[in-house]
Parts: sequence; structure tokens; C-alpha cells
Amino acid sequence: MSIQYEAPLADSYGVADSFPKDFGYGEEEGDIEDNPAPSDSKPRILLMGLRRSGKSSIQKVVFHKMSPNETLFLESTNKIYKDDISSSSFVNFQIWDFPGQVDFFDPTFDYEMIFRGTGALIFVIDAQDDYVEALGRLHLTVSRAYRVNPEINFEVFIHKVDGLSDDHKIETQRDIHQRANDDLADASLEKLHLSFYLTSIYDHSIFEAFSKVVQKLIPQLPTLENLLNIFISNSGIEKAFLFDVVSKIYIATDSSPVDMQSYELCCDMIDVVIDVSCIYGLKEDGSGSAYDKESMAIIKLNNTTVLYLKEVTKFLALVCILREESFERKGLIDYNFHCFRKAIHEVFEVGVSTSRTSNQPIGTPLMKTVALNGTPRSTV
Ligand SMILES: Nc1nc2c(ncn2[C@@H]2O[C@H](COP(=O)(O)OP(=O)(O)OP(=O)(O)O)[C@@H](O)[C@H]2O)c(=O)[nH]1
Repeated sequence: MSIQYEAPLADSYGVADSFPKDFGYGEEEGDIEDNPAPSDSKPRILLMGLRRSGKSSIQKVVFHKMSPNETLFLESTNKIYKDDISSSSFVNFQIWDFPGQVDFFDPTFDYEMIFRGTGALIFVIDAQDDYVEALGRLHLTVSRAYRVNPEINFEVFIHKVDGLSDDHKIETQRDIHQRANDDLADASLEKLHLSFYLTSIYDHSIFEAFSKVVQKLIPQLPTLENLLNIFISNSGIEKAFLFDVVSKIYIATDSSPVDMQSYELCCDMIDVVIDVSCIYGLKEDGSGSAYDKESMAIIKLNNTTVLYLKEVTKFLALVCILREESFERKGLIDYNFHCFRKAIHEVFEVGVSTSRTSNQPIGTPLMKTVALNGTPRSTV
């Protein structure tokens, strides 16, 4: 279905949380399909941290559309919970949610095997709590993991910052950064790089942080960025994001800086489109899908900004922000989008014959040789 929706006011719609879990359209020839490897061999993102730091909440909010308030009722995780999200998302990986206290000395816990197949290790620290113990745990965890697999990306989420003032946030980040790196220096592990993010499930920061974590694991990222740069510069567009629709993680954007407001606006647009589509786009018997090849939306805001969304693949949507003047050349934008979409499909091989191995980094499709230096064959 296609939606042409004009909103007179930028903030005249609320953020919808009734996003369906599975709205992908059926398998069709030519779609970028995944070809699942045995689930245990998929690249992993590990979520680790002390008890009640917020690991399960992050996973539920980002990938299962749980509303933040519902996480208050989550029970403590007692064993490793493996979540395979590849059936509903472009991002083809498993998230392993660990119970708070992992005992590395427990002989039944084969941490070497776990770390060997890991792409990213996210360590969650509760910023509202005393974090001294968490820092000790962080050090123990990352140093062990690094010795087994130095290729892992180590990401530290300084979490629950919604309860902190702006000054306090900055100070907490500085302090955690300093202490964690001092501990690494004392252990002669200066080469181990930690990335820090301030996160909360009560705003978009958790989606932003997860986007960055996932982007590091997508080998085609430079190509995608290049394609987006070409597309926006030839179309008079200010900012463009390539979104994984189900999780609202952006897997790539053009190289201009990302400001949080633009990202939030684009996330909200996805919610609006999917919600309207779910309510009015499905057939009477409930069949059909809320997101398909025809999905597109244009929202004009009252500040001469236009939001433009279009389907790229079964899981991906392009969401752009542009000025009203530029939108007068809609024909050109549509044509360029057509070329862009084609190029994206060329970058990612149609996956039916694709077989993934555990050595292959995250990213559903494989790189195709036609896209050299990120330049598509069809000039946008
Ligand atoms: N204020 C605030 N609370 C949060 C946030 N994220 C999670 N929480 C709360 O933190 C509590 C613990 O969350 P869980 O997700 O169960 O924590 P966990 O790390 O999975 O805990 P274990 O399973 O025991 O290891 C819940 O009450 C959540 O609602 C956040 O960003 N801000």
C-alpha cells in the first residue's frame, strides 16, 4: 500500500508503540533473503553486565517493541537467553542475554567457545547505581574476551541515564571512561579499545547506540555510505538514513553529522507509517502486510521540511529529510531513488545461494563484486 500523508504540525502525532512484531512481506523471488546458517553459528552480540543493569530491557525494547514501562515487570534472567532476530530484521545475528553474574571459573561455562564467535560485546553499566563493582566486572570480562578473540568490538553502555542531569551524565561518562582505561593500562591492555555510549530505554539513545554497534559489524558500510552520499547530493536532500524497519536501527547514513532530533523524527515517521498501514492497509480478514514493496510516505511539516520514506528491501527503508523547495523536483528524486534502490540490491547478492559461515561478519547479504569503491553502475 502507499500512504500520502500530510501532517500540518511537526509534533502533531504521538510516537506509536503498537508496532507489530512481524510485518515483513512474504518471500518473493528477487528479495534480499537470508539463508540462515545453523543458529549457533550466527555471529553474536553479547549483552553482559551486573544483575538488574538493564540488559533484558534493552533487548526487549529494541528488538521486540516492548514499551519501556513494561520492562519494570521483567524477571531476572537465570540462564543465557539466545535471541535470533534474523527472521524479522536485516541484521542477521543472535543476541545473547547473559544472566547478571557469569562465573568465568565455572567449568560448565565454555567462555572460549562463546567469545570466539562473537562480533560485539556490549557491557551494560547502571549509571544510577554505584558502578565500582560493575567496573571490576567489566575489566574481568573484556580482558578475558580479548585474550580469546581480539577482534571483538567492546562497547560499554552507560545505561539508565534518564535519571541523571546533563552535567551528571557527562561527569559519569568521564569518570567511567577514565577508570576503565586506567584498569586496562595497569593490565598492559592498552590496545583493547572500549567505546562508550550514554543510553536509556526511555528515549532514542538506546536505538542510536545499537545502530552504531551494528554498523561496525556491517562490512558493506562504506559502500552504503557512499551510495547515500551520491543519492543525497544529486537530489537536494539534507539527510538520509537507511533503516532496519523492525528495530529502527539505522544501518547507514550519509557522511554529514547525525543530530539526534533528525534521527528521532525519522524513527517517528516509521512508527506512523507502520501504524497507519496496520490499521488501514491490511485486508479485512487481517491478511496482507503493513510493509511491502509499495510502502512509501511523504510528510510535510510546518517548518518547510519534508520527510520522505520509501521501501528499499523487505527489511530496509530509506528515510530522508529535505526542504520543500527541493521537493519540487520530486520526479528527479524518485528517479534517483530508483537508481539507488537498484544499486543497493546489486551491493547485496540475492541470498538464496548465499551460505553464511561463522567466520563471516554480520550483515545479511554478501558483497557483490559489481560495486567497486561503493560506486553503483547506474549513475544517480
Ligand atoms: N530508569 C531506567 N530504568 C531502566 C532502564 N533500562 C532498564 N531499566 C529497569 O531496570 C530494571 C532491570 O532491568 P532488566 O532488564 O531486568 O535487567 P537485567 O540486566 O536483564 O537483569 P538480570 O536479568 O537480573 O541480569 C527493570 O526494572 C527495568 O525497568 C533505563 O534505561 N532507565
